[in-house]
Amino acid sequence: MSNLDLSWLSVLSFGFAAIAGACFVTFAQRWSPQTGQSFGRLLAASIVIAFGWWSAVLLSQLALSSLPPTLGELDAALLAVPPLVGGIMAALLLETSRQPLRRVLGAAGALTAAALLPPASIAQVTPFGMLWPLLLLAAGLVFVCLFPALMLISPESPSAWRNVGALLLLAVGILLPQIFRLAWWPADHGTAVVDESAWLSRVVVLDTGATIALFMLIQRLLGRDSQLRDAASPEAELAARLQAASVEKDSLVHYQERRCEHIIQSADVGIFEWEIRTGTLSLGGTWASMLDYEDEQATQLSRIPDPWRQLCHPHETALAQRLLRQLARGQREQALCELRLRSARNSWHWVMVNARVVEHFPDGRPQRVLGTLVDIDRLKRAEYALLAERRLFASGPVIVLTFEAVPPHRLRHASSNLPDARGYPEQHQPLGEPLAALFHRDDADGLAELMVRVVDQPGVPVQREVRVVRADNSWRWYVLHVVADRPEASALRAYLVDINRLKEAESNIAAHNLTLQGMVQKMAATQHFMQTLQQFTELLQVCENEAESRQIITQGGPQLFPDWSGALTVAGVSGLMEVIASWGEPFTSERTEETDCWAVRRGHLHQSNADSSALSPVCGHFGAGPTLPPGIQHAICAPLLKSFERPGVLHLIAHRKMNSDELSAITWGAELFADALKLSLGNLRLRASLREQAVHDVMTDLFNRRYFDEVLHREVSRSERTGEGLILGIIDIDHFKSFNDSFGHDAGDRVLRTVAEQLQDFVRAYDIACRVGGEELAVIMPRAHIEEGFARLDQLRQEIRGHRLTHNGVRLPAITVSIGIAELDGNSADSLLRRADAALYAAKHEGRDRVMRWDPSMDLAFSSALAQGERRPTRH
Ligand SMILES: Nc1nc2c(ncn2[C@@H]2O[C@H](COP(=O)(O)OP(=O)(O)OP(=O)(O)O)[C@@H](O)[C@H]2O)c(=O)[nH]1
Repeated sequence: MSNLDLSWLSVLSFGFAAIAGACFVTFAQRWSPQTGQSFGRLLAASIVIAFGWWSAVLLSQLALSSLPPTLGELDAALLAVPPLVGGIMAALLLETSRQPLRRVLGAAGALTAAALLPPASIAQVTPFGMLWPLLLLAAGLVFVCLFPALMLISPESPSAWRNVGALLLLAVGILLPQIFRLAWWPADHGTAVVDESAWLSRVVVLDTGATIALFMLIQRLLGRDSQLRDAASPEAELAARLQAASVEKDSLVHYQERRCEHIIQSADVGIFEWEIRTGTLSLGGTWASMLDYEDEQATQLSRIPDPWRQLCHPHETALAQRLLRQLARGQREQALCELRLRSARNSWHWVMVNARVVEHFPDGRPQRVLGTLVDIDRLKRAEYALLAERRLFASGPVIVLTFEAVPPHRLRHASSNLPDARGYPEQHQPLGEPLAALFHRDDADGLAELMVRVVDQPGVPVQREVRVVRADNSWRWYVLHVVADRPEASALRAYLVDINRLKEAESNIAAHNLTLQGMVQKMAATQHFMQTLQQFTELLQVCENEAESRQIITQGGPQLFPDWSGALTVAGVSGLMEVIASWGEPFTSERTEETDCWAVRRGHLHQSNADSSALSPVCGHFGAGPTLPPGIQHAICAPLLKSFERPGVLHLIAHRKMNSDELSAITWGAELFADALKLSLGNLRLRASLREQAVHDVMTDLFNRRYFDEVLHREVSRSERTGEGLILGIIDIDHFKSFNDSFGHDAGDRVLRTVAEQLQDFVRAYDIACRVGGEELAVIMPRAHIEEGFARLDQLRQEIRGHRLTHNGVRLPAITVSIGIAELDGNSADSLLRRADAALYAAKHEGRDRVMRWDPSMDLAFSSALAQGERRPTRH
């Protein structure tokens, strides 16, 4: 129903109402002449009836119209109130006042109210105007009822029967048009305007129909109803055509609606229609089945105030509401978005919403929005799956490549993780570049041969390890898998699988293996060194003398230190360090000062190198310079200090530059070898010292009596074996007791040591001087004859006699000795000794201070002396 129709109906309603009121009044007046005493009153009543009727109809119609709101609902209500109140007051004034002037004023007020009400009613139409038009409609009905009420309460009213008659007449006037409308008025007139307010439309139609029916009833009463019912009349024909056109239009609309519905159903599209003014949202199409809602659930959802908030995923609710708000404010004509809606199974379903403003108010503001909901759930999930796969590839260890099958195998496509693998920005894809440009030069060389194999064997992947060069010229290891999908393919497909960590692990394992091997070799070398050292140590332990140990050291050094030259220096009697053994290249002087060696000074191993610093100075025995002699790279000095009375040093030098491991192994070995040498040399010296102590007389440092006995027998045997001569002389200090007695025991000792020294100086290299008793000395003179021996011993006697001693400031008397001498002449050692004793006895007996040579005559006297105890058997 258009506004134009409503306007005409409104005018007609007003006119009909006015005429009906006038007829009613005329009829009532004719029926009961006493009723209408005042023409003005009757006129006012007619106007009031007409006004109420008209306003009710008009406001109903306006409530259903699409006029946009111009004022707020409260303002509109206030605008509507004054004319209503004015009308009511005017009517009351008419009824209550009998003065003509007041009635005229009341009539004027009623007319003014009637004139003011239409614009006020129009103004109050708002998007929420369903309530106020209803109120105004009720107000209009009050006006309709006002007249009978006035009739009842007026003191001038007719009898009750007349009033009842008037009410019945009014009721008939209202009911008849309804009956007429049901029989004649187009049934669907106005019902299609707004479905949800159809009951109101019916009221409008009812009222409008009632107006028209009343008009027609009046026309009939006036005898003019045949004009309306005449079908052959031009108006009737026009009405019939209009009716046909309306039916055809309705049919077309119905067809279009069915068509649209079919399209929507077959396209699986949900639709919604949003009445912006009222906020009404109508959902249709397949949206419910799309979201698995039952019809009943769908209907319930359609009725809730804000279904978007209920249905939308929380992430997209704000977006949906913002777009709808922008549509409602006219900030955009169309909105397109993807969002998730809650399905009946409480899962989320992706839909694409396309909403467009399809109707505007006359002032251009959006009035109605039509939208579609397209199911994109499967599409969206596929998109997410694809995206996930792309992300997997983008961050994964596999790079996908496609390149031309023919050289130079230019790249056609590469997965997005290639730039990152090469250390380039994301957008740096080397498309169009030869495949070989990706790889290390050494790996790129074999690509041509690889590609030939790939092309020859379609479907068979060929692989090899390659290094992908990065932006900073470093590289990472990958396995390149290349395959031709089909014979004579124009492009080849390849995968690069990152194996860098694997390579690193392999490298680490190889390094560890090398380290392990090194350790094993080191242990083997150490074990070999220890075994060799143990063998040499054992040999050194059993060396009889230093000469033997020197030989062992000279031979063992090169075996223990193959790449090194060495020397063993020991402090000699002079205090200088003397080389006692060496091997390899000589590198130190035969004699050096102890203080030349830093090892001796510091008391522990000292090492210096060709590039020695201040913390490892070069020892002085290498020369005066601050550096090692040319060619020597390393020098090690290991001291032999502890438990070895004389300082000794093991020196090692190397001409080859060695690493720290080798040097630490050598220093460790040098210390061990130095310890072994220290023990060995110490033992040797200890043994020599013990042996010396065993055969020597402590006081005189001559061989002792035990040794004398051994040597005498040995020399006798040797002389017998060789036939060489052997002389034995026994020397006894004369009156030795008197030295003790006169000058003390110390003086006696002094005299004894002096004679022993003179004897030691006297003897030849192969003579053996011994102390055989208290003050008795002996000298064994191998390879000597008796005359020679006699002469030499007599010379000794004279030297002793000529040597004067001073003891404690006292000059001692001259020392004289008596010497008996005998020659071996086939007799035994005991016999030789006895003869020498006999000769000594004879010398004593002859007056002392002389040398006597044995002759057989001496034996008797000696035997006699022994028998008488004059001669003690010191050697027996
Ligand atoms: N001071 C000292 N006296 C010794 C040592 N050994 C022996 N005597 C002493 O040497 C003296 C030897 O005296 P005798 O055997 O009587 O002979 P003598 O006095 O040398 O007289 P003749 O041999 O007859 O000339 C004894 O008094 C011993 O005590 C010794 O090692 N030191």
